[in-house]
Amino acid sequence: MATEAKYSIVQEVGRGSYGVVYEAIVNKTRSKVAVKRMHCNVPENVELALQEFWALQSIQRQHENVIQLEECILQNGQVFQPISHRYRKSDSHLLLIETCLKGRRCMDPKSACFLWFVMEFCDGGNMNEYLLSRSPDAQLNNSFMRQLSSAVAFLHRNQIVHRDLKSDNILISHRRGSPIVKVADFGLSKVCQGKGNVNQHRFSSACGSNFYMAPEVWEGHYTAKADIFALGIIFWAMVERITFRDGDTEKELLGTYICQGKELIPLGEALLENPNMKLQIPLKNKKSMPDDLCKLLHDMLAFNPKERLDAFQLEIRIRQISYGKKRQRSVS
Ligand SMILES: Nc1ncnc2c1ncn2[C@@H]1O[C@H](COP(=O)(O)OP(=O)(O)OP(=O)(O)O)[C@@H](O)[C@H]1O
Repeated sequence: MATEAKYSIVQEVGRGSYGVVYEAIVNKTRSKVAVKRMHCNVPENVELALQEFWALQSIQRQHENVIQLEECILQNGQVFQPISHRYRKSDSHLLLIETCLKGRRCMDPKSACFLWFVMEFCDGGNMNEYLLSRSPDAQLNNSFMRQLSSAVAFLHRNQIVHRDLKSDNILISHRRGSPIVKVADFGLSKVCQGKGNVNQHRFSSACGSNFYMAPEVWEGHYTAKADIFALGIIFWAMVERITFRDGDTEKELLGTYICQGKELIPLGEALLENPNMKLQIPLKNKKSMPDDLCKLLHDMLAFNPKERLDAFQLEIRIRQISYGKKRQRSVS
C-alpha cells in the first residue's frame, strides 16, 4: 500500500555551497518547515552533512537561538529512512560514517545518496539580508548581540564549537512580531568529546570564512575562542554597518577588515602579520559607540586567545553594555 508523503516541497528558498534549501509543508499538520538537501556524493560533502547532523541532534530543541532540527532523513536511491541516535544505525547510515572516516566513497556509486535536514522555518531570511535591508537600529543590534552571545555560550557549554560564524549563517525568525536569531549551518562545527572546559580543546585544521577567522585560525592552531573572534567581527560590523563584497557570490556582507590600498585584508590575517596593530574601534563615527561597547569589542578581538573573552564571560558582559538600551524616562 502506498503511504502518503510526510512533507510537500513548496519552493526553493536558498542555496549554499553544499546544499539546496526548500520551504516545505508537513502534510499532516500543514505547518511550515525548511528542508535542506545535501548531496552525499563525495566524502567532503558527507563529512559536512554528518557534522551538521551530529551537532544539531545533540542539542535538539534546547535553545531558542539555535536552529531546531526536526529530523534528518537519509535517502539512498528510492529509500528514505530517518536517522537518529535513538534508532539502530541502518547499513546506509554506517556506509556514510565509513565514507567520512576513510575519506573515500563507500556507498553504491549507482544510487543517489542525500541527507535531508528538516528544520524550523525562518521567515526572516539570514541576518545579513535582514539588517542590510533595514535602517540601523541600536536596540535591534543590542538584542541580536545578546541572543547570539547566549547561543554561543550554550553551544560551548554543550561542547560544540561552530567554527563558521558569519552573518549569513545566522537566520531570523519571528515570535510575536519580534525577530529571533537562529545560529545555523553547522557543517564545519565540531562536537568535542569529554566533559571538560570546551576552551581546552585544540583544533588544527584551518576552517571558516576568511573575513571572520581569528589570527590563530590562519596559523592552524586554535580553540573555541575562534568563535568569539568571529562574533566580534560580526558585532563590530553590525554596529557600524561595515560591509565588503564577497568575491565568489558578489553579495554585500557585514564584516570588518583592514584596507591596504585597494586590497581588503581580513582582520585576523592582518593581526597575525602585526600582533601589535591597534584596532581602530569605532572606525567611522566616534559618537556612534559608547566606551563600554568599544572595550568589549577590543576584548572579543584580542590577538592573544588567552586574553580574549570566552563565551561565558561574553554572555555576562553583553548584558552590562549601555549601547542600544532603552533610555529610562526622567521624572520631572
Ligand atoms: N531554516 C531555514 N529557514 C529559512 N531559510 C533558510 C533556512 N536554512 C537556510 N535557509 C536559506 O537558505 C540559504 C542557504 O542556506 P545554507 O545553510 O545551505 O547555506 P549558506 O549558509 O548560505 O551557504 P554555505 O553553506 O555555502 O555557507 C540561507 O542563506 C537562507 O536564506
